[in-house]
Amino acid sequence: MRLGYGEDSHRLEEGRPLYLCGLRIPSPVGAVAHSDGDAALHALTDALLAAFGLGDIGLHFPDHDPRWRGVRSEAFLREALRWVEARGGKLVQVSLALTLDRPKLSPHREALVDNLSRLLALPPDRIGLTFKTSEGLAPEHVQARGVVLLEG
Ligand SMILES: Nc1ccn([C@@H]2O[C@H](COP(=O)(O)O)[C@@H](O)[C@H]2O)c(=O)n1
Ligand SMILES: C[C@@]1(CO)OP(=O)(O)OP(=O)(O)OC[C@H]1O
Repeated sequence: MRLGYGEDSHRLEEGRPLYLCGLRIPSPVGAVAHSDGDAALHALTDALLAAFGLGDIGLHFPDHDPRWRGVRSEAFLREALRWVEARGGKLVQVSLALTLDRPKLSPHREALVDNLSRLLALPPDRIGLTFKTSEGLAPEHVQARGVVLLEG
């Protein structure tokens, strides 16, 4: 068995798109980032890499490389999955916590879980998704923290 932990955060700004778990969420604020700023997928990518001692997302996809500018973060996740699978890893469970004050994510829970299920090839009951506010401590901020469990 292998365990990986990952986290990511991005500053939120008015008028930018908000991507989480691979979906665009209707929101007045979105992430400031080099890619699409999907903190959830960045945290999962880092967790997968960590499980096999493969460094982190910035090592493989540096934020000064124009190839990754504006890229949808599914691309990073798919690569990390490919690398761990090539080393005999099989993802069996994911737990992910997203902290942001706005917008409310609970109306999007089913769509977010379904999309993670598709991206990770995991049944929905193996995907834990938790939403938290910062209680006003970090209102212009999105944070994702996640753990992955793999066989192999
Ligand atoms: N962006 C968010 C943040 C939270 N929720 C839901 O609200 C509940 C209360 O959040 P607290 O941080 O005050 O514990 C939480 O359990 C989430 O279900 C949300 O939908 N969207
Ligand atoms: C994903 C990358 C690459 O586009 O940039 P950002 O979108 O800014 O995101 P970050 O979480 O800082 O991760 C590392 C990067 O190298």
